[in-house]
Amino acid sequence: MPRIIVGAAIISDGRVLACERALPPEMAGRWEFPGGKVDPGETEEQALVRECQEELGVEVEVGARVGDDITMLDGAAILKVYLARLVNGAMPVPLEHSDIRWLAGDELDSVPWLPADAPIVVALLPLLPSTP
Ligand SMILES: Nc1nc2c([nH]c(=O)n2[C@H]2C[C@H](O)[C@@H](COP(=O)(O)OP(=O)(O)OP(=O)(O)O)O2)c(=O)[nH]1
Repeated sequence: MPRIIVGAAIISDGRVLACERALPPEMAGRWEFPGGKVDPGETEEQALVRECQEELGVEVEVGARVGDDITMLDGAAILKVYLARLVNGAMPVPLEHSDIRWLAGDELDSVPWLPADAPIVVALLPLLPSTP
């Protein structure tokens, strides 16, 4: 069974939150959606809520899927990204990432995403306005 990895495309005020990985060294400096591995007994939505709390200190409400399943590591893992929104008014802080940025549609290409995220970034584009 492939390992399921979930990511949250948190959209707020027409921008999506991108997070710069600090670790491991070979992924440091690449950008991703907050998230991680789904633990045994956990739903994908529960995993996203947990990971956003751990990584960013925020509560999110998980919405629809964005993009298709992305097969990674020769089929050993599958990345699934969901839209999400912030609840309770708290703003994200990078507790585990080296930086975070809110990106408008025309800024999506301004950071080096992890390679697997490229199709998700394309799928997000129609959902985000460009900066005026
Ligand atoms: N969270 C996240 N991981 C991604 C994305 N794109 C991508 O290729 N990955 C890869 C990087 C990692 O190899 C893997 C996620 O593993 P992770 O180490 O972040 O998972 P985790 O937070 O559960 O970490 P751990 O408990 O194993 O320490 O998926 C993405 O957009 N978000």
